[in-house]
Order: sequence, then C-alpha cells, then structure tokens
Amino acid sequence: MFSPLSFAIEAENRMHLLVAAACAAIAMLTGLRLFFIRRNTFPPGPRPQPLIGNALDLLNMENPWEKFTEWKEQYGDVVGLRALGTDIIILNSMQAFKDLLDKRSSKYSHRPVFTVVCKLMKMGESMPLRDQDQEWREMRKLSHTALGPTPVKQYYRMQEDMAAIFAREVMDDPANYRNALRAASSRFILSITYGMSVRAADNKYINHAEHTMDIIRQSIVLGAYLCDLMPWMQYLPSWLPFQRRAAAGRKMVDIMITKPFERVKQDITEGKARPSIALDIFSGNQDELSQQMYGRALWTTASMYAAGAESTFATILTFILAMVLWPEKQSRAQQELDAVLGYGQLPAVSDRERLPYIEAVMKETMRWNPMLPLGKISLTGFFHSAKLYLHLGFPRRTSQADEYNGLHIPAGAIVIPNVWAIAREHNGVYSPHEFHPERFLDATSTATDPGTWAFGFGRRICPGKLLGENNIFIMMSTLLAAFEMSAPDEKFVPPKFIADLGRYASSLPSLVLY
Ligand code: HEM
Repeated sequence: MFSPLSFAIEAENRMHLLVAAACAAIAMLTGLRLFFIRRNTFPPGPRPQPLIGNALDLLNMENPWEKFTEWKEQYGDVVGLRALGTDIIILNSMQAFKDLLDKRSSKYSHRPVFTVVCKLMKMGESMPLRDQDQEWREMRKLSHTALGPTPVKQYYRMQEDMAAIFAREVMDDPANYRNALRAASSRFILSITYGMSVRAADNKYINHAEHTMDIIRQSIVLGAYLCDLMPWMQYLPSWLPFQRRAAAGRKMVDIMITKPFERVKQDITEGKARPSIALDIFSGNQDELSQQMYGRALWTTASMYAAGAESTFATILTFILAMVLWPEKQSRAQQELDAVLGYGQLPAVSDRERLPYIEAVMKETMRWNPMLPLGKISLTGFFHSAKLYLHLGFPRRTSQADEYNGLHIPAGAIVIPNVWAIAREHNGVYSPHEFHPERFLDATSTATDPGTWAFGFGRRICPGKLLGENNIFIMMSTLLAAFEMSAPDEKFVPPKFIADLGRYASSLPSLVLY
C-alpha cells in the first residue's frame, strides 16, 4: 500500500545512494586523473619494463655516472627511473642541484634507508645516514661549532705534523705508500676528532674502524640484504644468519663509536686531553652531559671519522695518479713551491694563499675524478659496480612530493645529484678528460669551481669542507715538496678505478725523493 512516509524514506535513501555514487565516481576520476598526470609528468627517462621497471637498465651499466650523463643529452637535466618499487631521480645540472637541493632543501634532505645498516647496525643514528630530524640538526650545530673557520685553525699544526710523518713513512718504505696513506688519512681524522697521538700507537683504533667501515660499505648496497627490500624482515628471529651478521656489525659499530670517545673522557679526567673536536664538545657541555647529549656527541664525532677518512684517502690517490699521468703539471707545481717557499722546505697550511697553482691542482683533482665520503659504496645492488659513490653525489630521499619545471617528483623518491655531469662539462679550450689546473686560473675558462659541488649541497653540505680542503692541501703540497711521482715503467696501465691504485703491484706508481 502506498504510504507517503515510506515513499519519502525510499526517495531519501536513493538520493543518498546517488550522492555516494557520485562522490565515489568523482574521487575515482580525480584519482585516475592524478595518476595519469603524475605518470605523464614523471621525469623522462629510459622506458621501463613491465613489473621490473628500469632494473635492467641499471644492472647493465659499466659506469653508471657516464650513462647518466649521456641520458642528460637524451632526456634533460632531470631524469626519472623506476626500479624494484623505488622512484629514482637523477639530477644532471648545477641549476637543478641549486633549485632543488639548495633552495628546496627541506623537501630533499632525507637519506635513503638501508634497513640492515641503518636500523639493525644502528648507523642510521650517524649524521650522514640520518634523516633530517631534530637530532640531526643538533649534530649539525655541534659540527659547525667544531669545524667553523676559526676552530679549524687550531688544527693547522697537527695537520702539518701528520703530513710530515706520512712523508717520512713513505721515504722509509716507498713501495708501501698506499697503506701508509690509508693509515695517515685515518690518523688525521682520529687525531682531530679525538686528539689521539699522531704516531702509529693508535693503530688498534684505526684497524678496528677500517674493518667496521668495510662491513658498512659492503652492506650499504640495497639488495645486499633481502631485508632492505622487505623491511618487515628486521623483526624476524635473531638466530637467522642475516640477523646474526647484523648483530656482529652492530657490536663493531658500538666499539668504533664509544672506545675513542671514552678515552677522551678519561684523558680529560687525567688532565692530559689534547685539543680535539670531542674535547670542544665536552668543554662546552660539561655540566649537562645528559644521556641524550652524550649520544649526540658520540655520533657526531664518529660521523666525522666515517665521512672524513675515506674522502682524504681517495682524493690523494687521485692526485698521485694525475701527477704520474701529467708530469708537466707536477713540475709546474713543484716550481711554484720552490719559488715561493724555497727548495727543500715543507709547506704550512697557511701557505695556501701564496700557492695559487697548487690550489688549482687541488680543484682540478676534485674535478677530474670527484671523490665522495664512503668512496666505494653503491646505491643499489643492481648497480653491479660497487664504485658508484665515487662519482655521484651522496643521494637524498624526498620527504614530500614536489613539482619542478612541470615535472612530478614523488615523495620517497631517491634523488641522485650526478656531479660527474658537471665535472665533465667542456670548459673552453680545456678538454674535460684531461688534467689542466689552468682551467681554474684562466679568466676565459667556464669551469665551475668544485668547491661549489664536490662537498654537497643545501642543509646536507659537508660540515668538514674547510678541514677537508686543508687536509688535502697539506698532503698534496708535502708530497710535491718531497717526492717525484712517476710510473713504475712504461707498461704502467692506469687503474680503471682510483680506489684500485696501488692495490695490485703492477699499478703502483713510484714515489722517489724530489
Ligand atoms: C676531500 C674531502 C671531503 C669531501 C670531498 C667531502 C664531501 C662530502 C659530500 C659530497 C658529502 C655529502 C653532502 C650532501 O649530501 O650534499 C659529505 C658529507 C659529510 N661530510 Fe664530507 N667531505 C670531505 C671531508 C670531510 C671531513 C674531513 C669531514 C669531517 C671531519 C667530513 C664530514 C662529513 C659529514 C659528517 C657529512 C654528513 C653530513 C650530513 O649528512 O648532514 N667530510 N662530505
């Protein structure tokens, strides 16, 4: 029987249904539109394969930095890839670095997460691998206080002494200079961060730290552990082999970060602490070294060691190779030293301003083969060459989605500044493949100073830039003052990767007294 009330209820229900259906349709259409807009505005790049995306493109690369630079010609300054469920954005120009990593630093300053290293081994608490959170900001503050223009001056003398000790070690055992250089680079940083003696007495710390850093380097390859691709695996039982390996790594990391720091504390109590970054941190906070402050100071100093030692080692190896391959540049640098300081004189850090050619050699070394901290780690396992970081800027992860020049950059994307593309730009008459310090002295050259890109960008820029530059200056100029660097014989084949220099006897250049 017809009832006006039931008719009204039915009509209202229908109306609700219609409204709900319309809302669902609008939401779906909006979603689809967004999906297509995003798909169409995702940065251009090589065509992805169904399911695996660009994984094969990445896998088949001999030198990814060169391929990425070729893609710049094909696709532009911003290239997009998708692999194993991850969006990867490659930046290929200074403009893109500045626009995104400097000006929009707040969105581009997280780091990619490697579950095993960052979570299980705890390295995610270190400054270089930490996301930009409050704790990271506090660490940056501590490092700026310790490594600013005035505090770095107190390390000049220590840097000069260490360079002289290194030269002495090379003189005593020239065939073993690669190992001497590795130890010297670590000692530099250990002495500066923890005030340890510059003599070989502290080798036990160096050996432990080197071993720990090797484990981290091998593990910071996404795909090295299935757990990095499936982070829920971190909660699996501790007896599984990957958990046991991670636990062993974590123990080593604990020793690496706490032992030297504890020693500084003891030295302070006994009144024999030498100047160091750790001492500066302690001195400023003695009254309130809370648990949190203690952890922060511990990780700040350990981060400096982890980031600073490898970069010095790798840059000096590059320099030795360049000097061997371009002996005329070596002679010109030595002539400058002899003219300004006098033959047989070792340089001081404060001589930097008086040695413009050597300053240009430093810049050219960083341009010719850009080096980065943790020199041999790779972004992903599917880059089978584990040398990726030698040439690509330290990657970032976006914290939010962004639009850039009409392109959509998704949240959570890995962003790689490909500094190789800048390093190998043509600069007027100077070939980008050759070693010409002159490109930084010649007013007509268009070369971009590596000081503006080799140390990173925006909020994440290397806090050890000043100290690092002084380190490499004093090591290079001391080597030039004391040695002639040359190929062992005419069959010398330069190594493909700088890190391999001298690893095999056949690729070891000779260092003889100058
Ligand atoms: C030749 C020497 C060096 C080079 C070329 C270099 C280069 C770099 C680069 C490219 C980054 C990544 C920046 C970014 O993501 O934009 C970085 C980060 C870092 N560097 Fe250096 N560095 C050098 C020496 C040092 C030294 C001597 C120290 C410390 C004493 C140091 C401490 C750090 C730290 C702690 C970070 C991590 C910063 C963060 O993620 O917030 N570096 N460095």
